[in-house]
Amino acid sequence: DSVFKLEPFEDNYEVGEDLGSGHFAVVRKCIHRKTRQAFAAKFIRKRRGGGRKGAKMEDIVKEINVLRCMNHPNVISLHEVYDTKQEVILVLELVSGGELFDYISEKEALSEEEASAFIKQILEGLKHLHDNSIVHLDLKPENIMLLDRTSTKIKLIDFGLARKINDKDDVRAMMGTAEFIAPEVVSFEPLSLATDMWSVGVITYILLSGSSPFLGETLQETYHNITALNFDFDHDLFQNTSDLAKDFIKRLFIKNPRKRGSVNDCLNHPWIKPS
Ligand SMILES: Cc1ccc2c(c1)c1c3c(c(C)cc1n2CCCN)C(=O)NC3=O
Repeated sequence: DSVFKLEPFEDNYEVGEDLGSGHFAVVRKCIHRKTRQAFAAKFIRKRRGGGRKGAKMEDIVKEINVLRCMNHPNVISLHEVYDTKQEVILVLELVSGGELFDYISEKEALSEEEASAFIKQILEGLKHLHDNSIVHLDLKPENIMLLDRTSTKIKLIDFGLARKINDKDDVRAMMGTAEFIAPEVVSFEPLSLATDMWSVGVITYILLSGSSPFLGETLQETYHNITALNFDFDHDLFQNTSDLAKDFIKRLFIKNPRKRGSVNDCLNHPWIKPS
């Protein structure tokens, strides 16, 4: 099929409200004129000439290729792509339930059942990525969105940093959001699928306690806490948390990526209920 559509985006879509913006991209709600179906359009600015603003075409194509091989209920789907002079437009499935981040903030901490049910869905979406040798590299509550206000179904979004992991060229890159990144990212060592599993540990810790395990006063302090594995299960925050939940987290906060729990280990952990 035609890789990128070249006709003007606005011929086929009405552009609506801003939903958010990222590095070189802005996400807007849009409505397909003929079907009236709503989507999220991610407008990615292209790097022009030798400038620094804008995303490199090879990175945009990487994101598209990652999204194209995704087909899972817990992973956002890519509908179509438009290529214009200034930007590439990804027409993505729209989710309207807001970020998991906001859901937690409103509720402070969740019950273990609720937290386990969210983590199970994140693991199922992540298993789909990892089975395709794709690492997300930016897992955090802002990139986990609820399907709609009523359900607690979630979808992983934003694959701007996602990478295909093939053994030959090791992927090293300083990226992601400080409090969620693994020690190997801080110390610029090879990344792997295990890098996402560390972030699952951080998200689980936050869902259960409402606080971030490695966050320091400064970026340097956060990085130090991560590489020194400087975390604890503060009594006040974790007094009602089961040992099983703490064991689940402890198996992910392991410095050596090869010793860290995999997505399958986590899905088989007794804290995650079988369906
Ligand atoms: C209703 C709503 C509100 C904000 C949204 C989205 C949807 C949204 C979406 C997507 C992305 C990449 C970012 C998005 N954002 C930006 C904030 C995400 N952290 C997306 O792929 N589908 C969305 O619905």
